[in-house]
Amino acid sequence: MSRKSSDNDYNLRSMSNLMGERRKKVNDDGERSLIKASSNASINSQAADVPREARKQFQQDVTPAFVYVLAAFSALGGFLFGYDTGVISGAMLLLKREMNLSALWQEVLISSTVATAALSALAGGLLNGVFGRRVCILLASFIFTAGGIVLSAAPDKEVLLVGRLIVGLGLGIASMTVPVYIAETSPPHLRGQLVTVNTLFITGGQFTASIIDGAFSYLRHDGWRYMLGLSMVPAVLQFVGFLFLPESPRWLIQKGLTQKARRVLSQIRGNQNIDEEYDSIKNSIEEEEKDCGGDGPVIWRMLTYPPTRRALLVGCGLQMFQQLSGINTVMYYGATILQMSGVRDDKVAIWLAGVTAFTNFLFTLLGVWLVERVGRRKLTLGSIIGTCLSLSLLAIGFLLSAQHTPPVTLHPTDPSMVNSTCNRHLLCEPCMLDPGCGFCYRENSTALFASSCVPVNTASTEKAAWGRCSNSTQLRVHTYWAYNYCPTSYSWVVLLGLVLYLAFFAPGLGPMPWTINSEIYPLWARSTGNACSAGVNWTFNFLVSLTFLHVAQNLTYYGAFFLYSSLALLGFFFIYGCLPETKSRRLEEIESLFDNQLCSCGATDSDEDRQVEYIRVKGSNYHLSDNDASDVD
Ligand SMILES: O[C@H]1[C@H](O)[C@@H](O)[C@H](O)[C@@H](O)[C@H]1O
Repeated sequence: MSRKSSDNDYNLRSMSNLMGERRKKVNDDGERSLIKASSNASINSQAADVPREARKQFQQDVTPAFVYVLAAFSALGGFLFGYDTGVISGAMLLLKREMNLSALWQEVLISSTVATAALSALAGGLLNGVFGRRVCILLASFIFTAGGIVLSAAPDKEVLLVGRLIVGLGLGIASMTVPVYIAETSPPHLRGQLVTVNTLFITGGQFTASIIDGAFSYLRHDGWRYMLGLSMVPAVLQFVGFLFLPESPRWLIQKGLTQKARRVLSQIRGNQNIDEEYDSIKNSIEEEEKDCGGDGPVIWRMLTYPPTRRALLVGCGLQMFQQLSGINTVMYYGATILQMSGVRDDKVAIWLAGVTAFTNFLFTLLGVWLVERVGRRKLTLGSIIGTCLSLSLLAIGFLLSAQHTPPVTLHPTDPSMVNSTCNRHLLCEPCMLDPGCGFCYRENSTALFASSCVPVNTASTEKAAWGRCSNSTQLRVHTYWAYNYCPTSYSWVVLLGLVLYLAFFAPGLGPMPWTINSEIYPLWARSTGNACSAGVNWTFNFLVSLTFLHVAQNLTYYGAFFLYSSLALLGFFFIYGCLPETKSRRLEEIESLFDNQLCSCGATDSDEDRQVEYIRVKGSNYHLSDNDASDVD
């Protein structure tokens, strides 16, 4: 971006006037102050004199468009994360028919990717440290492309599995590298927002996947090839883009490639003076080398050095609680949950699941807007408490449905019933919780009648093994088959709970674990710290999504959601006690936030409201620290 000379620049004299005035404390007159250092209450009235236009211009000059280009191309990694995890549920509907997949194969195809991602995120830490962020992003997009080719051309389920494993490898590497790369290239005042954009791309990928699933579900033959193969488009785009994009300057400095690092810094900081940032990165690397001392693998040094040990605990804890609050039960089983709540039609449930994904995307956008305004800590706390309450509402919806569950009024006899547990159930609820049974009933405009609990057809859960409900849906008139759910008039409570859940989860608990992890570790520990926390995220994702249906069967649906709600409450206390505010601090400053004992972070964070702003002195960028004017004279 070109350097604008100018009316809008401040000269040294006006700047030192401004700084002299800074000591006078006056009330905030509503105008944003140029310098807000120790608290919101101490505001410099002189700031009001600075023309709004000039400040706007300055903000634009501070951030060259190139930074946004970098963030957007990197966040394609987030898009692929969302797309590849989201697309499989719709693809599975077609695949299971075309390839005759058993329930076990379906589970393996879905969860193998998540499990591989957990392992490759851990390996990604090593790759990041050795080869750099750029090479890792190139590698991940190459792997995504290869995975897309294998999946779309797969002749059988074994090759499909290979494709899903390849995609998992890419997911792990991309999920840990992209937030780090964006954090390291962004200016501090935009870092939170730009890293959060990555999660916006994740949820955007999930939403796009649900649309593509919906659209191609009409193409009964080979529709899944398009669904799975389309991920190649963003992957190739990212690969080509990254051939031209630079390495992170922080990684370059760490590797001693100082000239290159200076060049990249000038490129991403536009017309600003990069000396201060360069020196600060260099000094902190030198200090870190002294401080963290010791030999041995990085993870060992992290665990034996208290500040990084605490940061790692906070980072991994955040990722664990994000997953324990059950987001992926909603993302992967959205359609099933909606059916459980009584939405009868398959297609309606699939499109409603798309609405869920859209809500997640929309409210992540709110997170991007809020992150630099309210800060990470408040945003995460507000989000997790709302998540906890809406999970309880979801549970209450299921509880009401269970309490008003319809009775079984007919007990048909059939030789095949002899060994079945279905004829023992007297109510719909236990019948529905029994994986071998379904509820068959008739309904007129006012009531439900002639209901029975009968075995499910082993080849397709869409019909009963025998009797009135064993015909395909079209042949049944006023006779319905409910597998996995009971007819209820409380679906609306579940739906409301679901929407509220996403509205609270998406702006905070969804993106903040990724954003915060990208900034809490010192440079020497950053790749390893992110690798571990991303590994924890994928591991808990795997555990929660794999166990959801079993947990629901054993604890009932309301029990399962009360469980996730209690885990979210635990997460609230953890975050309240342990998460410091990192907003607006330079990456090099953040380590000191973990100097104190763990779980006193909230209390020690006295200057949480601190905001760092920059003013321009004849084209140079000055960071106005608390020990002020003298450094500029
Ligand atoms: O932050 C993301 C996001 O919230 C996604 O919707 C979810 O599927 C991921 O597991 C999570 O890590």
